[in-house]
Amino acid sequence: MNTSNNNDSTSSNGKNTSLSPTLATHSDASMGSGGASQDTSHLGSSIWNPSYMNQSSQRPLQKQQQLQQQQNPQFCFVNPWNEEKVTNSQQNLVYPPQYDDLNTSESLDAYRRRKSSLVVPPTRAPAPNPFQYDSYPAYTSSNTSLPANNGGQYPFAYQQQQHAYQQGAIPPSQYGTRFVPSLYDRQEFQRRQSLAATNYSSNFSSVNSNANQGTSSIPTISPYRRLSAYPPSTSPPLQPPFKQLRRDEVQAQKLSIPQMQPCNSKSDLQPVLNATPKFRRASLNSKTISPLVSVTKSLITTYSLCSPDFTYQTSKNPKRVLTKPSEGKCNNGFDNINSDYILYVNDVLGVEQNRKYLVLDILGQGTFGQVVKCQNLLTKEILAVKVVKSRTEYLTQSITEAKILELLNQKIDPANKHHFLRMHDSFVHKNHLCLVFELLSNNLYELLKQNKFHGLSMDLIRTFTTQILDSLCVLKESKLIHCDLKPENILLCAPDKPELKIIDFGSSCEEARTVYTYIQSRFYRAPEIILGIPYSTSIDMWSVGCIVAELFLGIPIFPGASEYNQLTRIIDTLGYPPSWMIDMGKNSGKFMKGLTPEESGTSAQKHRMKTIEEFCREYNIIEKPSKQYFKWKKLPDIIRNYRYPKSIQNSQDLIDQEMQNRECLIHFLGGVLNLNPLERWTPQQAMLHPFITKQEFSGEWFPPGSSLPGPSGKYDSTKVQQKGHGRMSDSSGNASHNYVYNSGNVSGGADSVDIGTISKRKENISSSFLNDCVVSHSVQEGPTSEFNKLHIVEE
Ligand SMILES: Nc1ncnc2c1ncn2[C@@H]1O[C@H](COP(=O)(O)OP(=O)(O)OP(=O)(O)O)[C@@H](O)[C@H]1O
Repeated sequence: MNTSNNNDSTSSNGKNTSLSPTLATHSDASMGSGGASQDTSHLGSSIWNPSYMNQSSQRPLQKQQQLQQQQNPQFCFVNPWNEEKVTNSQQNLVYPPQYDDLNTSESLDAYRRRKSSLVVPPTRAPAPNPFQYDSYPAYTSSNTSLPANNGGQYPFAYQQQQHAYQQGAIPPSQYGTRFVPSLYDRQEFQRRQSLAATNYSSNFSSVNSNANQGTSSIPTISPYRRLSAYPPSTSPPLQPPFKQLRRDEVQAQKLSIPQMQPCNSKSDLQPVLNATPKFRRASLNSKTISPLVSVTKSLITTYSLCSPDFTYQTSKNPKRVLTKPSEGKCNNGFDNINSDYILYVNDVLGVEQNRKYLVLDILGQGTFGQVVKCQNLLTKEILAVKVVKSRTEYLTQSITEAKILELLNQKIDPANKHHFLRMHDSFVHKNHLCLVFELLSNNLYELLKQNKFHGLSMDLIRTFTTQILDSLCVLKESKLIHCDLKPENILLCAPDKPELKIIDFGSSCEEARTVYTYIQSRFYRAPEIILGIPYSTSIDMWSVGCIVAELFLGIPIFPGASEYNQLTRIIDTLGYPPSWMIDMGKNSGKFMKGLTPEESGTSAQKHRMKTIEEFCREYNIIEKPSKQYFKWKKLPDIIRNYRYPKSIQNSQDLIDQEMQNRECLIHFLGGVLNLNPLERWTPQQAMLHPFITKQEFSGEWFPPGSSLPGPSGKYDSTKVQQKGHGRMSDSSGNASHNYVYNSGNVSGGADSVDIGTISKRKENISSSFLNDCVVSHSVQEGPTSEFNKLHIVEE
């Protein structure tokens, strides 16, 4: 490359220390004038022009050198790089002979000497002149092949022309400047041009050596190898005039060295950009390309030109595997050990013409299978395809998901107004049910993660909650229970819009067919499910309460490590469920025990949670002590004391506004996170709460048609303790109280949360929820022997 030449010129030119190196290291820019003091001790030894400078350049030094050459035909010069004296008999011709300006009185040898000016040092091959061949006739099918007996000689037509010239039939002026005969296809030639360039000069070495032996005939060129960008079998018959060099051959031949110019003024230091730079590489489209392009985006072409045996087919590329583990263990090797289809980028799912989907990337992985981003090969639409595991239990459950989505999309919400995922298609691929959905963006968990688990603004929480409640209103009216609401199953429609959709109806059921007993992801699991009592659509409202609290806090409000731990956290934060729930619950005895009259005393409470020691001893398990993520235990305290967003920390008005909003949120969450499912607000009721409607919140609010008191009364016990600097009006708006909260640098609230643990919850949920789903779904679909085998109790 030119760079190495530059290095050569600077490092080995010990004598000419005043020579400045060339400025350009890339062939796209010809070199600027290097600063130099001219050493005139011998001809041509001082300063060298870069070989790729335009030969017709009017640089005075070059002119002077040419003049000196003509005056002194027996010139010799010292190569400034190796300090060897080289006579003209040893030098290589640099460019193909240009006989157009041959003087009639001048011998060919003298002409050649004159043309091989001192501007190029000996033994160094020059760059080819890509523009020398511009006027070749167009390639025609009649001139594509060389004579079979050509033996590496020039084509016959050229030999004829050469012979005629040697016989004197053609005057030198008409001999033509074109070295490559018209027989050659211009495109093919240019494609090979730069690679052939060094060889070109190599061929001219023999030209020169012939000349030096006293012959003035145009030498023959040595046989050349066929170059091809095509597989050998499909390679066109046209053969290039030059042999392609192997790397060792290239290295053996010294390339031309950029040369120096005296630097007389500052302006000489400016690089001279050559609009049509030499040293370009060949490409397949009859153009030349820069070295950078040739080794980056045109690498395949470059390889093809370098090696005739090189073939490249996209289809043979190693494909990026998207599924883990990726070893084929089931389903004839198509599935891994978990019965997940092993997906690769560029796989095609489906076989029917308009139902072929090109796999682009993985979007998510869940209990039921993988969700991949795909492109419909016919419509070019980008979609999400859920590839369900090939096991029967997942298949049957996913058929239910498809049916519910179909019902929602076509009957319940045909206008697509209520934030339900749209399903476009479904088909089976290699024993896997594939559900084709509209492509959505991030889920809410990812959004919180992007926000460093700091929670969202009140307005955004309100916007999201309104949409979720709207969906739940429709579901409740349709008597459908989602059964797996969580941030992971609520997706943004687009990354830049606060519009969302609810996905994953794989656990959904009709309210009248609540046969599953073990449902919902643990953090969002309603107390009635944990205790094991009949449930209804209100379990989704519990999940909504957990999600809204999480959107505010950034982390789950009840991040239970086990079901025992989940219930402990709920009770610690919200109090005990009513006695009837505990009495009725099939699982109550697992986690709770009745109080003796002495223990209960005067209190109405009849039960208590088993201590962790009691629980572990009884079930012979190890239960880790509950990790506390919040400094405060009660819901109102957690919300009130959560740190302020930075944007409001310096404004008391904004802090007051924030605290009012928080009180409203606490009241809202109290109604939605009511432990008693019979009192828990319905989505229709919750939609009317001031937190959603943005009406002024007075501190008391009853859902219309409900005589039940609002939840706020339960939490009035909060004793105000001055700790931070915040002040706000209380929820009744009468008195002014100081509330406990943390300023930015005070520890507590979610600041003290071990984010690492929480952020891993997705994986934890997935693995444990696997058991949940398998167990619960077996009941609905009619127990299969496989399901019964998989009946695993989670905790
Ligand atoms: N339409 C979609 N567009 C973009 N991403 C999606 C889409 N559907 C699902 N995903 C991504 O794939 C993940 C898993 O999807 P889904 O919840 O439907 O699978 P699952 O197997 O039912 O999971 P789970 O374990 O929750 O039951 C989602 O959390 C989401 O990130």
